[in-house]
Amino acid sequence: MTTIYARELEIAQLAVQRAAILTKRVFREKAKGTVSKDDASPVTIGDFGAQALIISALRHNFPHDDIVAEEEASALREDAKLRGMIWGLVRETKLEDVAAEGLLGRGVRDEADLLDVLDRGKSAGGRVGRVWTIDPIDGTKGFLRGGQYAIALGLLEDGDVKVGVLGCPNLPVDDEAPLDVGIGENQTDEEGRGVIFSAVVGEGAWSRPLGTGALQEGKKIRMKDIADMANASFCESVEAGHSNQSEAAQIAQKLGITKPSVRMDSQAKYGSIARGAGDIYLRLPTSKTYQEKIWDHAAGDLIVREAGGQVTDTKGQRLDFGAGRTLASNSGVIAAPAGVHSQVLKAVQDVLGL
Ligand SMILES: Nc1ncnc2c1ncn2[C@@H]1O[C@H](COP(=O)(O)O)[C@@H](OP(=O)(O)O)[C@H]1O
Ligand SMILES: [Mg+2]
Ligand SMILES: [Mg+2]
Ligand SMILES: [Mg+2]
Repeated sequence: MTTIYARELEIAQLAVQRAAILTKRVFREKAKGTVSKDDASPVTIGDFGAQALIISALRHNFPHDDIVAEEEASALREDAKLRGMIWGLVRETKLEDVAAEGLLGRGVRDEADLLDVLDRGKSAGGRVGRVWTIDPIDGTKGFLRGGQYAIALGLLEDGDVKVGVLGCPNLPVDDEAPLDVGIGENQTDEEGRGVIFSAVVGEGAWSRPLGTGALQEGKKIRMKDIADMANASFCESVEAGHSNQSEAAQIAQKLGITKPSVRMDSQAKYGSIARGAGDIYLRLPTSKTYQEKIWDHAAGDLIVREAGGQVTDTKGQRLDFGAGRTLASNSGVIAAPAGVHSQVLKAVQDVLGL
């Protein structure tokens, strides 16, 4: 059992579980209320609703902690209809277990509070103190197309990830299931799907079914050792704009990997390799200027490392979560079992000319 971060781990998992009730409802009801952000990426009522629910749980339990969250309220201040839809969903979403719901506090009070709660995620992050990172829906494009998505929550202390939680509603519960890329846009059959991955620094990583009430029992997960690269499987983004897929194919060939890549949205990739469903996750920069966001990696980084993996950027440096809201000092991500990471890194650097 966990020791010093037990309460953080419990609250984080319950908050993620409650947020997933909301995102699954939004997916089922097909009224996703998509709006575009400045960078042309989509955000849905699911993203806003999940973020509000998670922040309200953190505000209640850890009122002094900072929060770095992906979304903010400005689009809702100008759009009363969208705001009303989100408020309705947030108000109605509760865990089925009264005691578990009680642990998350009284929730969001009204529409004005909804905006305040969403904007509590604007911390600059950094190297000092406790900072939660929230990606309410990681892989929004995957969410929209019925691919994989993750609700991601991490706790940083002085710039290091101490607790990581990933709720993956569309992944198989079964840790032995093969890599799975989702359910499809018109599917509603969620039978056998929904998993929460979690990790605490120094204590390991777990998976458990993503439920709708109290937390279910967890199991320790470990990465698979790669005996033969020919049989290794690697995952990458579905979106070619998020990771360079042609360079990844060259790297795979150099390593002697024979299987084609598995393209999967979101941090479900980190969870999938952490439980041994896949082996390697490559994220290769597509531009010199894009900086990876800390909420896209904090939970996944810890879960993979606690399951026996190593996570670095393409330069071989650990991901630096203390640099602010972005991984400003890193470039790309290479996640692999510790025993082969240096071999994978070398192949990456050969192909990228580093
Ligand atoms: N040019 C880019 N390079 C790398 N990542 C990018 C990117 N543009 C957007 N992203 C990030 O890629 C995330 C999805 O990752 P993946 O491709 O692994 O599914 C997005 O998270 P959101 O969906 O939360 O916005 C977004 O933050
Ligand atoms: Mg986004
Ligand atoms: Mg994201
Ligand atoms: Mg997101």
